[in-house]
Amino acid sequence: MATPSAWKLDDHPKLPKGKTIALIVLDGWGESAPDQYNCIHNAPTPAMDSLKNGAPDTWTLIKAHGTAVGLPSEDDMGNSEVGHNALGAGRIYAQGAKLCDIALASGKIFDGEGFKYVSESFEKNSLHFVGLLSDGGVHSRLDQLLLLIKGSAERGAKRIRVHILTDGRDVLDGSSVGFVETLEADLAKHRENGIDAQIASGGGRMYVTLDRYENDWEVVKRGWDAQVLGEAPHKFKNAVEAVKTLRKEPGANDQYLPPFVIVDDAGKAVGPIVDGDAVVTFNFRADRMVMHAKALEYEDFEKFDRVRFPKIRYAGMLQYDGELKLPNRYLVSPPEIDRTSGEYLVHNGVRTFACSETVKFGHVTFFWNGNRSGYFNEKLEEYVEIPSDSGISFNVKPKMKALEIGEKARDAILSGKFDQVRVNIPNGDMVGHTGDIEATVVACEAADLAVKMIFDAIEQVKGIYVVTADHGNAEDMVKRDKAGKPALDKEGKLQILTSHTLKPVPIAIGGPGLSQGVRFRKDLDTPGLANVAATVMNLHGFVAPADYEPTLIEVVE
Ligand SMILES: O=C(O)[C@H](O)COP(=O)(O)O
Ligand SMILES: [Mn+2]
Ligand SMILES: [Mn+2]
Repeated sequence: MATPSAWKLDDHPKLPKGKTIALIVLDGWGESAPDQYNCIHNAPTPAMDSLKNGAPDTWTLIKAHGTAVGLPSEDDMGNSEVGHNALGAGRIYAQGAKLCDIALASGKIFDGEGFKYVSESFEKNSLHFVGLLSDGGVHSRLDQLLLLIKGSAERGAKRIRVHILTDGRDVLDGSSVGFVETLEADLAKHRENGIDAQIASGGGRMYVTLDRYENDWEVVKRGWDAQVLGEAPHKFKNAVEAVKTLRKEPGANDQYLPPFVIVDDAGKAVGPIVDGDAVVTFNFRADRMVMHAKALEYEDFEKFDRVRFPKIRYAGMLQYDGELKLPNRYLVSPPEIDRTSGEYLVHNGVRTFACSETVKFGHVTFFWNGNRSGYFNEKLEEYVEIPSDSGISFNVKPKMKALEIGEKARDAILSGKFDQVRVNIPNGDMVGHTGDIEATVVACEAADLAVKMIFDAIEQVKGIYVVTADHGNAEDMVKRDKAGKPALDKEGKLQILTSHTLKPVPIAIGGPGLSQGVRFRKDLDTPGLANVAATVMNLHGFVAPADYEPTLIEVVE
């Protein structure tokens, strides 16, 4: 914990204090070649387009994936959690994916308190794994699950049940079948070794279990019914058959598969979670696990009728909320992100407003503040959440709440009550994930209109804007071969990309309040999202702490 005096930031030698700064994060807005699969290019986005004229001095590109945001490798696309962590913290932290890799490689994960706790159930009860089944690396990874299963089997687990959530969002739609086959083959090997290991239930991630920020508890309930009660509208003898069959329904896709349970010859669910069992949720990322974790852990719980609340030994792959200590037990300690820019600025009197709609609200608050919920100082901060639509896929309403976010930001700017007005505009990302190209174009247009609204307000108060993004998504909606051409599948069909990308993201600065001579430096090797915090601190008139990644700007006479 820093002492009060340690929070004091030095004055910037050249830049003044007191400017209103709009800090806009366009979720899922990368920079890519202009072609028909680049929805940002194909949408009318005059506000964002005009910024490019300022290149290289006031518009440039920064890295938003791989090691620049603390992920294991350069093949890892960026995501909201690591992106907003880097943006807000100004430093690069080894993130959940990497911390789990390290703990699994050394085997330390199996020596920790969390694993010891769940292993007390191995002798007499089942060990359940619940999580997202893919190699997307955003929330979880299949290879990590297989290592957990192996390690548990070697350490005495006799009865293992896996509750899978199919992806199609961080990976190609349709890839679920292959992942289930891989898991099935692995479990079959364990069965040969005398371990009773099976998939017990499943469903698509967006329809079963993995909701976030309390947008729709029904999603979590569907998962509960299948995983804990062993009840679901669809019953199958094995999971490969389940996924293949459910995918044949018109309009079906991996993200939204209905819940199913695996049953034995007598029609009985093979793996409901019961008293005495152990449960490990193998997602390392927090946002989509918190609601499920509450259902598993909280004695008092009113979000839906759990029917049965089994007494289990539960551990998360990570602790998903450090404030709530949720879950209480976990296998790997999450990154300890401290001294974020938000906390510093509040200590230095910067009054802050943050806003997004529900599906991204935690991104611009919780993730931004180093995975910390709530205010640092409620007198100086106001966070506003606009309720998202729920129960729909966002291609149905691609404008989402962009204009409402724009309006709230505008009002906050014009109120004169805030020095920093920070928003996340979700459209490019949330609609990009649906793979619906036409809707994503509409989404990008709406995001740009919100940006324009904020620019106009900044113009009026003679403020400064900083616009950037957390990672790519809408700028490329098709899978590509090594040469960058759209890749076709075995049947010659285009493969629509629902996931994020490895592309860089734009960052632009401007507005009447931007001091003369401020421009982007050209001497930084590969600047990334973590360089933004120091930049924003400078624009507020402060020098960033010495251990922050360097600022992106310089002031030339
Ligand atoms: O959770 C999701 O929606 C995706 O897996 C990642 O998207 P995000 O990182 O932009 O939230
Ligand atoms: Mn994002
Ligand atoms: Mn996303």
